Amino acid sequence: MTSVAAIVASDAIPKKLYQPMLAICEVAAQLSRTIARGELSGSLGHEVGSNTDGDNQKALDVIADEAFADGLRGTGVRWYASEEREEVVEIDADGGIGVAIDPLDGSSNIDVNVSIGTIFSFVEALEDPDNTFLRSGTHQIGGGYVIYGPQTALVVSFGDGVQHYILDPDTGAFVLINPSVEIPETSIEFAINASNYRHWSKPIRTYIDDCLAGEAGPRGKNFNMRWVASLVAETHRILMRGGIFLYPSDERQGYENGRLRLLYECAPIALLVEQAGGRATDGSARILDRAPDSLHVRVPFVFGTPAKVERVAVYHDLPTQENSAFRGSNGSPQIKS
Ligand SMILES: O=P(O)(O)OC[C@H]1O[C@](O)(COP(=O)(O)O)[C@@H](O)[C@@H]1O
Ligand SMILES: [Mg+2]
Ligand SMILES: [Mg+2]
Repeated sequence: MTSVAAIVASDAIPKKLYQPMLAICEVAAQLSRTIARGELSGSLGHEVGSNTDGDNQKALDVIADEAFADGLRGTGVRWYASEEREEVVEIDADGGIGVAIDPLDGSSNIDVNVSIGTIFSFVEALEDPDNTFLRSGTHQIGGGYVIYGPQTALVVSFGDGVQHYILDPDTGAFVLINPSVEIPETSIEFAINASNYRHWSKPIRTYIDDCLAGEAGPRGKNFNMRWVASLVAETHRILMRGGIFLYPSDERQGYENGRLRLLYECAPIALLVEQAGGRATDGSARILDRAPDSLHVRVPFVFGTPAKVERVAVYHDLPTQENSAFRGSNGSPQIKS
């Protein structure tokens, strides 16, 4: 059985979240083994249906969802809101915690042996299941992710900094390696799915154009681009070495609010990013101030190093016709990023 001694030792975990955190660690450690075995564990990446949002469901999406719902039983959790379930389900009637979860993030990467993850968020349970979750992200009392990559790691915040643990595969323990993660301020990396360029709004195109222009452009320096197609992996890289992530809204049908889900993807990631000294917005406004009006609602998402995220907001504030003037030879905004 998985030991979670390092989590046990951590006094960063509030008492009422201790049992749910142990459960998440135990399920994650088991999933990590399943994922590491790949095809030896069966066909984890084959499609088994679609969830209520119309996304294809892979076998591992369903395995992970059921494992977390089962594992959280008897840990003080009342409500469970999952990407893979249309409605909130009750775990224990006498529980006091709500858990929102993306059980398996980045599922397009299952088949190709690239990092995937689990994203989770904790709130106080209210009597009404939906009202428990349809509140702004500022109501979170904890949140984080597990990344299943070359290492399996847990990155979590309970509102007082960000802690980074690595799963020791020899002992099954999540070992604390950094009690206070801070996003580095300098980075030349941006992450966006550039295949959608033609669908973006003018501010997003201009921001990326200016990055791509490199030394000769208004930013006066060269940038590097990354896109893993796994939010957890992009977040982990940005927390470790800085940079910016953008999944904006675009003109494709169904992408009017971007792709990522506010409740169980953007809100917990925004909590981590802010607690690590970064910023997280919908392009302009703070993500943590937004309340979902339904469980699976999507939102444009921009996060990372503060100066970079602030620069994106400045591009949004400019009248459309001024975007290009903004890019004149000396027209770059006076923001260090
Ligand atoms: O394939 P796209 O459009 O680049 O989208 C990639 C995004 O979709 C996601 O995979 C969505 O997560 P799920 O796998 O949980 O549906 C994010 O992790 C990632 O940032
Ligand atoms: Mg996801
Ligand atoms: Mg998912």
